[in-house]
Amino acid sequence: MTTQQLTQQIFAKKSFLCIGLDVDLNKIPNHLLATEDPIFEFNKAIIDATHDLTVAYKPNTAFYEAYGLKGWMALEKTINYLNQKHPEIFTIADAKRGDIGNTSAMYAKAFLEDLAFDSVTVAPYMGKDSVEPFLAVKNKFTILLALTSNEGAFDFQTKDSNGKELYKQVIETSKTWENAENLMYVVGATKAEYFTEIRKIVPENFLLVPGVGAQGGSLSEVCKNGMSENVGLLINSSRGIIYASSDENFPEKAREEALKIQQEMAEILS
Ligand SMILES: O=c1ccn([C@@H]2O[C@H](COP(=O)(O)O)[C@@H](O)[C@H]2O)c(=O)[nH]1
Repeated sequence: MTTQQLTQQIFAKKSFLCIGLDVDLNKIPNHLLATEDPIFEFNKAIIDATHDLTVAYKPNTAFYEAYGLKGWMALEKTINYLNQKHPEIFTIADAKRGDIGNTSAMYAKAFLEDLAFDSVTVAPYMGKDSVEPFLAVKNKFTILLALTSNEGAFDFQTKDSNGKELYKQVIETSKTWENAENLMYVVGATKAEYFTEIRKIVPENFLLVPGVGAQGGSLSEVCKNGMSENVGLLINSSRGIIYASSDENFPEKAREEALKIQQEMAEILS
């Protein structure tokens, strides 16, 4: 998928919502636990109920890895379902990988080629040779952690390093890497006041923005400071949507929550 296709989808759906598929077996409705593949059945129901309101889905791989082989198979079934039924929807493997070059190349193969996600999240701190193997995969995107939504972001990311905050250095340096046009960045919605500065460095790149909903970030504040000419934002909500109900009506309730955010986005885009 290209960023132009993503932008077209955003304007067609009047949405720049990304729904996080973070499946916790302790939180999903009980009746699903009796099915052969509860994780996939849950995801399928959420996808069927929300696909017209969202432009992206983001399974966080931790929630699949935690269930061993069954979890990994459910992840594979979920991405295959999305790619077959909704190929226009942007998919993100939120895996936060990154290692020495030959290992990163294996991660890139696993998530971008074998599982065929459109993108994968990558930690930047091992530097250029740890990220370029992801960037080398054609027509795919590497979403680099820039300024994360958690409190611990202030431990290192905002610290001054040679006269500049570390997250700014990360973004600036990453622009010099090979195939940097395939970069997007994670910036937390809980850090809305930082978006203006970030846009000075990357005026056009897409930013994946987790932290609205359960973490309390503000959609309108992020949009005010972070929206680019082509929107350039993918706003993620996971728990706030997928766990809106723990009853059999969970798909309808998830849709209601997604619709609330989509309507706010439509208003902002108008
Ligand atoms: O800075 C970051 C980077 C990633 N995440 C992930 O996004 C979702 C957020 O879930 P909510 O339930 O909407 O809070 C989750 O998968 C995180 O691991 C993040 O929150 N912040």
